[in-house]
Amino acid sequence: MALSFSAKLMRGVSRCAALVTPKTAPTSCRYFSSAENSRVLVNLNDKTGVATMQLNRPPVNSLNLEVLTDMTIALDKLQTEKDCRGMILTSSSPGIFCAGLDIMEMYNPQEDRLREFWRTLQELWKMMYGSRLATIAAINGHSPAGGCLLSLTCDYRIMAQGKFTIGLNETLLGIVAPFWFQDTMVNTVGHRETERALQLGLLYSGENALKVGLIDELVSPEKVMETAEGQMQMWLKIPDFARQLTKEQLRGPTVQKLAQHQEADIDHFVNFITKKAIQKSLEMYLNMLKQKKK
Ligand SMILES: CCCCCCCCCCCCC/C=C/C(=O)SCCNC(=O)CCNC(=O)[C@H](O)C(C)(C)COP(=O)(O)OP(=O)(O)OC[C@H]1O[C@@H](n2cnc3c(N)ncnc32)[C@H](O)[C@@H]1OP(=O)(O)O
Repeated sequence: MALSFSAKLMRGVSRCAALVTPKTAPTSCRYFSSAENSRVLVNLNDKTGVATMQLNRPPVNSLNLEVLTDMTIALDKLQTEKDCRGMILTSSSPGIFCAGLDIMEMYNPQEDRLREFWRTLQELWKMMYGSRLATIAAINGHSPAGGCLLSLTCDYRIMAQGKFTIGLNETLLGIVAPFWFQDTMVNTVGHRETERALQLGLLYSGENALKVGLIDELVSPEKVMETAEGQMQMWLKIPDFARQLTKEQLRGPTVQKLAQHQEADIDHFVNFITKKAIQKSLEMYLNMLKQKKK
């Protein structure tokens, strides 16, 4: 019998919830670690109540079904740790925060896996956007499409200076950012900027992202984590209850909107992605990525 998403999640939690403290770890730091969980590295500092989640899927941290599942399991586990109050999301590969969704999940897909992939992304987005934790994205490199979306689910974004770009560039691939990607962007930069950004598939430089409010701070690459930790202290000065209820009031309706249309959204996604013309666009984009290297 097929397991429901939450049943799979619970099964996953019990499988990878072991807290392992390596010999080198500071005593206040617990590492959530297992072989299955290594695509995301998670630790929780018991003294500060702040967890760090690092995307760890070289070379570009593209989000396939397994990474999305691991992130969902890890976040669920952190949220059930009563002393965990905040989370910093970053990447273990400086220079690349996240290349977005793994295009190979959408190119020549098997329908069952494609559905599961999209449902897992929806679940992760709902959990992140509505998380009881204070969340900060430490964007230490490129952050296109799904990478930008992930950072937008956080409460605050700090990006590294340099040649890196961020944005919802789906139209450049010949695909369309779904309504909940759009809603997240509108809630951050406003309707007019979202119209421009999403239709043109804009990838913003750090400076331009800061101008339009897509990120909150732009700092040198070596200062990204330190700035995130400092900013987190400010967020954690606010009583959790008041901060969480305020976030719920502001973001709850957006999360509810997807929850109410989740099945239809999966159907739209599958119908759209499996169209011949869309498959052709993805193929051309993949070829373009490969050509770029030559
Ligand atoms: C009625 C209306 C209905 C509407 C219904 C709507 C339905 C919904 C439609 C679908 C919505 C889908 C939403 C999609 C979201 C996404 O996230 S799509 C992914 C977008 N991502 C990108 O465009 C980024 C592409 N990558 C890059 O630009 C660069 O790789 C980089 C991140 C800037 C890093 O550059 P560099 O360090 O130079 O590395 P590369 O050499 O380019 O890449 C290394 C290898 O990795 C491969 N790769 C890169 N990105 C991806 C990816 N996202 N997925 C899979 N693979 C990727 C790249 O090809 C290289 O591979 P090799 O050549 O084999 O080494």
